[in-house]
Amino acid sequence: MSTVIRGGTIVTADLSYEADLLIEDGRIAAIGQGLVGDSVLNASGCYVMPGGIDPHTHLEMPFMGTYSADDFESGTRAALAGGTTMVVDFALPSPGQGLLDALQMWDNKAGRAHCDYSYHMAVTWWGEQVFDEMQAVVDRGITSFKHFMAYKGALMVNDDELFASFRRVGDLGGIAMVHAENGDVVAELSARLLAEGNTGPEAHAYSRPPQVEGEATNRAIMVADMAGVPLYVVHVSCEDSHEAIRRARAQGKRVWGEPLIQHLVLDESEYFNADWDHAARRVMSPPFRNKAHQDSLWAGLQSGSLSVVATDHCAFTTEQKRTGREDFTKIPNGTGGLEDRMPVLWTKGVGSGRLTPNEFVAATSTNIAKILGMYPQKGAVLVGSDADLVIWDPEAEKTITADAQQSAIDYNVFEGVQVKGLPRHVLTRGVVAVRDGRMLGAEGHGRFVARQPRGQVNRALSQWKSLTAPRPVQRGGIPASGV
Ligand SMILES: NC(=O)NCCC(=O)O
Ligand SMILES: [Zn+2]
Repeated sequence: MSTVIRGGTIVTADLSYEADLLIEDGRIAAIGQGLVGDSVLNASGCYVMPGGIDPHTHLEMPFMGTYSADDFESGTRAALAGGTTMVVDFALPSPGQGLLDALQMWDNKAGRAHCDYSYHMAVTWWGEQVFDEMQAVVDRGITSFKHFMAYKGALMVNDDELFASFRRVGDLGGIAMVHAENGDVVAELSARLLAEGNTGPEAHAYSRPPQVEGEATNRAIMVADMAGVPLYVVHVSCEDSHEAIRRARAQGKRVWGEPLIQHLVLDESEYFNADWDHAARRVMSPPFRNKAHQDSLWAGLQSGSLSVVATDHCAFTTEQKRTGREDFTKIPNGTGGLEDRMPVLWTKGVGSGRLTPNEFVAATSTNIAKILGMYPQKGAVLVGSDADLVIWDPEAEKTITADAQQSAIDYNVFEGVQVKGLPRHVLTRGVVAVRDGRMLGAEGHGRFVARQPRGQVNRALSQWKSLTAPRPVQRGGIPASGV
């Protein structure tokens, strides 16, 4: 069965033009005028864009004594409903567990995915087994390794482990990733706040001021530079961290920053809401910031110092959040956003004139496909690319409500937000998963996407590093003493 997408405007990261698309065997077979196929999707008045790629999700993840509530089934269904056709989830070994063991667990969970997926591997401890298994992980097409600089006593790695792991990632031609918050300072501030009687969700924000993120981001950048590895900083929430990334990039360092749609749109006032549930539902790390930090993130997307918009989708029900009723440090950290990332970014970004449609495609799809080594299979509208596509209706509107969402949780942090710009049709490798705005779904259709190590940036960086590597000074003989 072939499909033609007819009458739309193709919008990629660098071009907008009117053309039809022919899809055969899950791939784009032709782009042009007057194409013919077995079935037709009407794209008139719409933009035909690469489906979104969300590079930061935590589906059915064991965390803080529970599991995140959306699994690969509901999570990828939510993704498709919002125009995202691929997720990259974090395989998370518990400290002491092998990487291949964790990978097996993630493979077991991912079989129900509606759309394609890949993994990053988290490095939550360090030892010979981790060092050795990293090669096998890269051989399976998982080329990005995440390090938590926060969550002391649980997932956090120390600087010696960070440096050792970064060097190994660099040698394997991969990308180092960091959750950049100073976990020692967070632990100290949290203990002090609790002792002073600050037990509510607002104390989560007090315990993680922007400086803890700025310090850790600077540290990670310097460690990555010494290790000779490209660095990707997840959930950049504030100017302090953005400034470090901006400066590093201006110095020629290979660093990318990823703001979340939540941080771009929601601010710290959420934590001061009189309703405990309202505030706790928004507890995530890093926390929401003030308007000045939000302006910094938008400016980063506009100027190119920040590259990708993600969600860090890690959804917990109200019941799960209530574990922290007496103690904010026990509130499971995380918020949802998979279904809302594209419509909210379009509305607040393109709809306000902060972003062009092409910049929207770059930030939601193409840039991350390039960074993670899967372009142009993903993130592109080119002959031969996977037909992961969103037919975007810029005039369609809705108000976001939990009642109408795909996610398994009982609330939505964007509740009540009006969006203009929604998917009319969504295709995952040529299969229509959303038609005329209605979810059809395709449970189990999703496939693992293996990625290539040693991308262009890695190769350029290793060439530069070997040219500038420390070498012994060639000297003549040392004169014999006393002669
Ligand atoms: N971000 C968050 O609060 N939860 C998910 C785990 C993480 O990325 O830190
Ligand atoms: Zn994180």
